[in-house]
Amino acid sequence: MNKQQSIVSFALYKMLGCYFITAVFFSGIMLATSYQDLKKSQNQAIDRAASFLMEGVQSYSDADVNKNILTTLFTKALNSGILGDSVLGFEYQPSPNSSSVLVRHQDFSSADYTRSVLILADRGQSQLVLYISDLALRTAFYNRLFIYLSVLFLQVALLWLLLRHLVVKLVQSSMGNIMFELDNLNLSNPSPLQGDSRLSRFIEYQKLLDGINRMVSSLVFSRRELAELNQGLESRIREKTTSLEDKNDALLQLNQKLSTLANTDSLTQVYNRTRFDLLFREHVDIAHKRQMPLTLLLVDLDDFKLVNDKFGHQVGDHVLKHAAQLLSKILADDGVVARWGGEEFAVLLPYFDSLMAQKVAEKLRLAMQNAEFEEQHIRITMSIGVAQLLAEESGEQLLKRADAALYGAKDNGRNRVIMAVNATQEQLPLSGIVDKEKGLS
Ligand SMILES: Nc1nc2c(ncn2[C@@H]2O[C@H](COP(=O)(O)OP(=O)(O)OP(=O)(O)O)[C@@H](O)[C@H]2O)c(=O)[nH]1
Repeated sequence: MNKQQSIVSFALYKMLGCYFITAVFFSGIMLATSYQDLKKSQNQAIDRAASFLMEGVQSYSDADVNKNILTTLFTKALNSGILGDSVLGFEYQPSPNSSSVLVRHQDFSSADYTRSVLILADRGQSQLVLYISDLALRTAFYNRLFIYLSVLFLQVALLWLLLRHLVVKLVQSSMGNIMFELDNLNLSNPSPLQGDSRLSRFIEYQKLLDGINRMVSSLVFSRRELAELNQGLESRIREKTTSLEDKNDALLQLNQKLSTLANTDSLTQVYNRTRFDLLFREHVDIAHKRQMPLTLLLVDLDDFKLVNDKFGHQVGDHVLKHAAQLLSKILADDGVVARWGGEEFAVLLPYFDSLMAQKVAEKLRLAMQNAEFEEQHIRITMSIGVAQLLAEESGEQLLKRADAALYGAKDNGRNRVIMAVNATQEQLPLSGIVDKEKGLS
């Protein structure tokens, strides 16, 4: 990932870099010009010194020129400052054959001077040699170079400080206003960003502001569109949900109805045979697993044919229905009543042993005996066979024994309760700890 950098510092460094390069370039030109000027003034000084010395020498005849005269002349030139800083000394040769006379400003060796300037005098073949040192020239040039560079670095430093201050202030004030307005922008009801009025004359600033305002407007427009879309979607989802809930309720009710229809006998409104078979199997399994008592009652209305024959089949239906409801009412939650078929009912009593079941059967029988049905005050009795589930006995065997008991009740004159006998003497009825409260009073 790229390192984060301040755009202000970046721009400043670029600006100062450009300034530095430009300044170095121009300083170089100025320094070169300055060197030329120094060189020129040195040459002029050399010319002046040469003229002065030449004139001084020419005021003497060649024969008179000697070391003393030349030394005096040189000292005079030195004192008058005409030699400048560059002339170390001179050598004069009156004629080609005569020996030259060397006069020094001070002792110097050949290494001390950088060049010698030969000047042929007007008079005969005499010549003047000036020994020149460029040290003063170079020193003057280096001094200038030092001053130039110092000024340049000082300029760059001051410029950096000044620009940094100004640019940071400018950026802060321009961005600060926009940032503040953006922070406090109310997207529900936005007003255009104003920015800093003092900066509005700058094209870039104004363009940036216009751009942000356009973006804000577009954002607000999109938000509104999205909100409308959302609202539409929400109401559609609500409608769909309500419709689905209604459908679900209707389905549940239908399901309930279907379940009731599938499990209930339509005439008597007690469980039908299909449902009873299922419950019977489940209760037999549970009783075996938990070693708990379970007793089955098979109930048959006595001489029901006579009811039909005497009062008609429709009245017979009503009697059947009320008889079934009477059984359900008395048993309440203690047992399960189902229509076994025709005018016969099955009653399952979980947790009831044969004695307790016998009492229940008696209660049912008495209740039926004392009941009156329909406006004709029809009275009817019923016979009941009672059998308690034995250990290792199947449901089918239990049914058979209960059925046999019922036949016994019929054979013995009807309107009675007969207890089933065990299939073998070894078989014992299932009996566990029975909640005596379960028994009906
Ligand atoms: N009304 C009406 N009668 C029914 C219905 N189912 C069975 N029956 C009648 O019940 C009677 C059963 O007759 P039977 O099997 O002879 O038995 P019963 O007359 O009750 O005599 P026992 O059982 O021997 O006491 C018949 O007349 C059937 O028509 C029903 O759903 N409605």
